[in-house]
Amino acid sequence: MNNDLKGKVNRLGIMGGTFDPIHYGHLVAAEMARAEFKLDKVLFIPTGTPPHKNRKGISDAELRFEMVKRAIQDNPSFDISRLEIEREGPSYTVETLRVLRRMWPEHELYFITGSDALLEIFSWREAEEIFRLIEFIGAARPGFDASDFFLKVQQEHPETKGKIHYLEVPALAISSTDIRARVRRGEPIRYLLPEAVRLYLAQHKLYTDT
Ligand SMILES: Nc1ncnc2c1ncn2[C@@H]1O[C@H](COP(=O)(O)OP(=O)(O)OP(=O)(O)O)[C@@H](O)[C@H]1O
Ligand SMILES: O=C(O)c1ccc[n+]([C@@H]2O[C@H](COP(=O)([O-])O)[C@@H](O)[C@H]2O)c1
Repeated sequence: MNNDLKGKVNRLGIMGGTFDPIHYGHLVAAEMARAEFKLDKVLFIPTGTPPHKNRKGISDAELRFEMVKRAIQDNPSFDISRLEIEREGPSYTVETLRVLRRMWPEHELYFITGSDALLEIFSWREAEEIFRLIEFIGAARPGFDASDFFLKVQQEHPETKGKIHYLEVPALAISSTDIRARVRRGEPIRYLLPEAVRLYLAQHKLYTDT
């Protein structure tokens, strides 16, 4: 990651995720957010230890990082950060955002999530503080209807006023869970994720027994 984005970048998207593995659902959400919100860059931040995922056997952070690196390599507007994988303990977003805010106090920051993650946002550590640090772009994800959430959120959580933006994206019912299950069952995953990622996870024999 280039820490010195000053001058070149004013509007920055943050795409946090476990990315085990990264797939086209993530990439389409990031690219549509970039275009719709005129972001100069989208920074992918793979989690070190995901705060809310209890699943055993999450792949090694370095392997997940390498998959993201390969997935974004041909997009000059996408970048990747080691911030969370180098930090000890659960990767709380509020801590990451404090670091990013210190680095870029004047930038307009947007955290990009799918609607499933957005629906859980008030269970995140220091959610109120998060809304002081960043705005959210919530990308529609099949199976997670957030229309009620968008209707009520500003009344129930006034600190979010004007800070959660809805983003319609081409619906892709792709999940990392489904990709892992397909690999385990020996079913195809081609076209669900970039070919470079598919080759990398096959080479490292990921998900064959998880
Ligand atoms: N198909 C999708 N469409 C829109 N957003 C998505 C999609 N898949 C994931 N996201 C969003 O990307 C972010 C990172 O997701 P994550 O890495 O947990 O992927 P996942 O497919 O949900 O993984 P898993 O199935 O292991 O829970 C989250 O904000 C999530 O909501
Ligand atoms: O900070 C928290 O409490 C928190 C709780 C759940 C999820 N998050 C963040 O939300 C992003 C998507 O999470 P996930 O579990 O869907 O990969 C990722 O950047 C996580 O670190 C953050």
